[in-house]
Amino acid sequence: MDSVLVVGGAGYIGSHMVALLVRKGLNVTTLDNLSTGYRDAVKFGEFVCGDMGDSELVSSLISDRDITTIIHLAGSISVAESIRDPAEYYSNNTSRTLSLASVAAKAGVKRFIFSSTAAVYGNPIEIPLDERHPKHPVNPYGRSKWLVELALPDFEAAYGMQYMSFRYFNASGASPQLGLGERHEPETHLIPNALHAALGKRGCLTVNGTDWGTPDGTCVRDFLHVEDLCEAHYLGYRALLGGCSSGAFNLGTGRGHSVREVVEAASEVSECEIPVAYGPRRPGDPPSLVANPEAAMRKLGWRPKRSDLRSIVEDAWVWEQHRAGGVPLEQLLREYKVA
Ligand SMILES: NC(=O)c1ccc[n+]([C@@H]2O[C@H](COP(=O)([O-])OP(=O)(O)OC[C@H]3O[C@@H](n4cnc5c(N)ncnc54)[C@H](O)[C@@H]3O)[C@@H](O)[C@H]2O)c1
Ligand SMILES: O=c1ccn([C@@H]2O[C@H](COP(=O)(O)OP(=O)(O)O[C@H]3O[C@H](CO)[C@@H](O)[C@H](O)[C@H]3O)[C@@H](O)[C@H]2O)c(=O)[nH]1
Repeated sequence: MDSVLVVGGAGYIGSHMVALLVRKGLNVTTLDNLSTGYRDAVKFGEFVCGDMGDSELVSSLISDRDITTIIHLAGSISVAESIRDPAEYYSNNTSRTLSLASVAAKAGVKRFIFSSTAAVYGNPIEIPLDERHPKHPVNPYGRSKWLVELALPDFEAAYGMQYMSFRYFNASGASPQLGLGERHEPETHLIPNALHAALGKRGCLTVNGTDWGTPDGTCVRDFLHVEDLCEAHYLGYRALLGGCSSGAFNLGTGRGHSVREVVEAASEVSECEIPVAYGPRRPGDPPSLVANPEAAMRKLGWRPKRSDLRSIVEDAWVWEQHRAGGVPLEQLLREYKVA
């Protein structure tokens, strides 16, 4: 059985990734410093608390556990924070990631799967974006990830460590059946913020800008269910094992939804009138980000299965209600008939 190290496995996406890999029968170890993650989100496999920049720790984990693949999902994730404190983003997302990749490559790890972002593209010249679109990130967060993408082919050429860089569009949704979902503090993402407003956990949802050059004036994003996103990583891992060459792939659905559409979906699912305030544009936001996901579909045989907006919001809603009220998940799953 192959042994996989999931770095950042206590985070939102990482915790779903660990659950999927264990279900697929792999030996999984999580490395996470718990800076934004939660120990109790790691429900399967082994957990090691530590930093990806700790070379000695990473090196001993790789050799003691015969790690052949690293799925790297650790990082600092807020565009706004990256503008306020770029040093932290270049340190965590670039330097410590390159330290992790260096130790891995020199220790003989064969595959390195990296969580990149649609933010590497910057302001789109054309929509949908395919992987060849120019990379001109417009904020430090996007640049901190793009620098890693630039380095990974050099690591492959010199040390033979294959890679896949996955450029996520908007990861969203939850796996309430597993007791997993989004727990960012503070929360900045649209869907949880809308649902928190529905639950009365925050005053109102502020819509960041209504004067963008988009059909309804609000930003457009491509929302992908976190389970579909994790499935793509598993298929990427299988493809590398099967002889596929390294590369970068968009992970999105190819379908965009505006902020207003998301608010409507959240109102419908929660059956609550969501209080909304209209604010200015958020610095660093591109108006529209929609993926062309053809390459991942063709090369990895990947198809998003649960990424229609309604399913995403329903899963997130069950999860948020559970968090807010401590209502047992089993009861909520029955009430909402979540499969
Ligand atoms: N959520 C999205 O929509 C989205 C979109 C594009 C890319 N991404 C990328 O996906 C990855 C995961 O995002 P998420 O939403 O799950 O974030 P998250 O904050 O929930 O998870 C990140 C995890 O990494 C851990 N971590 C951070 N720095 C670490 C370090 N130096 N050493 C060890 N562990 C460390 C944190 O404790 C946390 O558990 C990030 O790299 C992010 O940039 C996310
Ligand atoms: O309370 C809120 C929260 C968000 N938004 C807007 O909703 C859209 C989506 O925002 P958010 O959910 O924060 O996601 P993004 O800013 O699109 O960023 C996500 O998606 C990017 C790739 O598309 C990744 O790089 C980032 O890591 C990830 O956080 C943007 O226009 C926001 O300005 C609001 O109007 N009000």
